[in-house]
Amino acid sequence: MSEAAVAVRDLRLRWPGAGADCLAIDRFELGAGERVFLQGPSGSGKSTLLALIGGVLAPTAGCISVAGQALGTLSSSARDRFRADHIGFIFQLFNLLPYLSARDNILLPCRFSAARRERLQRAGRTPDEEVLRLAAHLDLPPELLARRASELSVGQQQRVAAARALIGGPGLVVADEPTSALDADRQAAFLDLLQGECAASGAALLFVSHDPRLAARFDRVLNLADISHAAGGAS
Ligand SMILES: Nc1ncnc2c1ncn2[C@@H]1O[C@H](COP(=O)(O)OP(=O)(O)OP(=O)(O)O)[C@@H](O)[C@H]1O
Repeated sequence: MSEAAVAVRDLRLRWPGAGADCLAIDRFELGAGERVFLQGPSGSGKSTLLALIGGVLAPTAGCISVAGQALGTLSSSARDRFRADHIGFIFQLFNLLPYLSARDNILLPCRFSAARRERLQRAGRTPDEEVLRLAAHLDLPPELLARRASELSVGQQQRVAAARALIGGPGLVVADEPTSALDADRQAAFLDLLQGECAASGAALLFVSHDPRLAARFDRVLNLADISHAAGGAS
């Protein structure tokens, strides 16, 4: 459990054809269960860093480990499985499947990940029971669970996306500006719910936002420019 949730060493990311690195991070660690607020100017590479940590993007150089697993040593299919097992993503536009119900959206990671199903089993809960538990904790009325994602409000979609990220207890939750569509009160309320669930499951949270008002709610605030000597200087 003391293994860092994320460890980055000597990371470089240069986009093909670019004359300079987009990211150059010598060292970055996110502790197990730690909650970090990541900020930085538009275009500085925050989403790129999340994609690298998720193994969706391969670095030009350097090493990224998640829960002690070096992503670069995995084949691409093993990396996909590892991501499904260990990382919950919440995207800015939520990326829900609009034709599926809220319940089926939340259940999706359990369909792809035996590890998530096993963790639930060890906790003595079925995936369906966990959907109900998460919905209650995230303030989603149970009658909404049968509705298609496309028929939910933005705030409800956001909470469905959070439940989908959290189901089956991944050790790392990564959120890319998931509150930008909400007003300030709702942003704070959503963050309280998300952090409560991460604390309950012991998940680390890496949260990207442009809203400095949310920063005080985190263990640590990081500006990408302070850890990347290329951030924002890609040209
Ligand atoms: N697929 C890609 N190919 C080439 N360049 C890219 C690609 N994706 C992103 N970039 C460039 O990488 C840089 C960082 O982009 P990124 O989306 O990570 O920034 P960001 O900090 O998340 O920005 P924002 O706050 O606006 O979301 C930008 O200059 C962007 O144009």
